[in-house]
Amino acid sequence: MHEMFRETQDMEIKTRAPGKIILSGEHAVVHGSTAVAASLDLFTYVSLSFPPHSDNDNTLKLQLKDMSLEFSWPISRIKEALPKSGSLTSLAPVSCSVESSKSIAALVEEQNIPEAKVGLASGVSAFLWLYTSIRGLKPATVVVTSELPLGSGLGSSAAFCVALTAALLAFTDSVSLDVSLRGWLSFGEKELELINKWAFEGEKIIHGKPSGIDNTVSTYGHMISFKSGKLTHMKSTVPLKMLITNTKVGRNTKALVTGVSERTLKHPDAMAFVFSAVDSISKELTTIIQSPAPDNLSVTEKEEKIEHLIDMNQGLLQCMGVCHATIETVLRTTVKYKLASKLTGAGGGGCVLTLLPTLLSRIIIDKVISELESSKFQCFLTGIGGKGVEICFGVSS
Ligand SMILES: Nc1ncnc2c1ncn2[C@@H]1O[C@H](COP(=O)(O)OP(=O)(O)O)[C@@H](O)[C@H]1O
Ligand SMILES: C[C@@](O)(CCOP(=O)(O)O)CC(=O)O
Ligand SMILES: [Mg+2]
Repeated sequence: MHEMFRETQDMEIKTRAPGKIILSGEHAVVHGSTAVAASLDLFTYVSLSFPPHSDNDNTLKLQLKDMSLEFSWPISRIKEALPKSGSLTSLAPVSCSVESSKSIAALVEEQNIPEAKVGLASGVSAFLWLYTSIRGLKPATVVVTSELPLGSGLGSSAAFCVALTAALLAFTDSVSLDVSLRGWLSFGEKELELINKWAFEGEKIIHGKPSGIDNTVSTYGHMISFKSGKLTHMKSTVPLKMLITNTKVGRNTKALVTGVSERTLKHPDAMAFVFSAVDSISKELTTIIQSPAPDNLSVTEKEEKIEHLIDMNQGLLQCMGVCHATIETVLRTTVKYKLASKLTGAGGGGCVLTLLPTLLSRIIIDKVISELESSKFQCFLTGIGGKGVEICFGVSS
């Protein structure tokens, strides 16, 4: 029988959850189309520890290490703003009500987030909702670090919600793992399902109307297709090496998703065709990516088809109004090398994906990267399709 994890003083746990790329179907997935996504080998880490009882420290602290920011709330203040915290009789995920979101907004406002970092307010709000719903009114210190650029289309919001939820649930009866094991450990199926559902509630606070694809791929990892809240695990038979270019133009997913919804309300018929075309593209992509290795299509032929689908998806994202001048610059640069690219995530700046075919020489890859970097963009060659959320016990004792 496994040794159960119970909170004790001086104990710390750490979780990590990956970011993601969307290979096809962003935005359209919010409107019911199929999308394909893969986890990224870049993570958000959350560590959770409790003050020693001798400390009499009755505060909840959130440290955002990369940004050198620390927020803290006396537990008594949280109790005053959110009196129902900790009263859940089950851990079934609950949406943040309008009333609670107003109280949370007041708690966030009191922290005086610097003007330049005001985008963090929604992340801090999601933190307060998830923390108080799952852990109630208990003091703790939560430290967050991330390898993901925030607000760039690589799913930092979902990775944050997934890693946070996993850490918080680790102290409940819903999670039973062998705490004597060391290193990164995976969760069981039921635990993943609960983490994913709670993380979706956090994403709702950050995105407004998320499809759920980002938290799902961050939770389960690997590669998935996703439609109307339902995931299908995929196994790729194509290497799929991707160059990710960050235009470094900041944007906000919530605003972009709202923009697409407004366009859909104004032009429902035209947009229905756009979303349906995206659905067909994603479905064709899932077939090509998973077609058995030695079949009648060579890897090069599959890559050519994938490139056509990337091109078409990018054109449709243009129709949705989520492009940006910097994205166009990346597209113009990579097309000179006959490479196909598309924006990934919400667009409006953020990141662009470029497929690097298997036979493309390292010399060409370096040339493309150096041309993109000379436009002040930042390029990554990161692995995709790795594991989802994981936990590590006994970080300190
Ligand atoms: N490590 C983090 N710490 C705090 N908030 C975070 C963190 N990562 C993401 N967020 C929240 O998510 C927002 C970015 O989410 P979003 O606009 O969806 O872009 P993306 O998910 O593509 O990075 C940030 O402005 C912040 O509110
Ligand atoms: C635009 C969308 O499809 C993906 C958003 O991803 P990101 O937050 O930009 O990483 C929204 C969603 O599916 O919830
Ligand atoms: Mg996001």
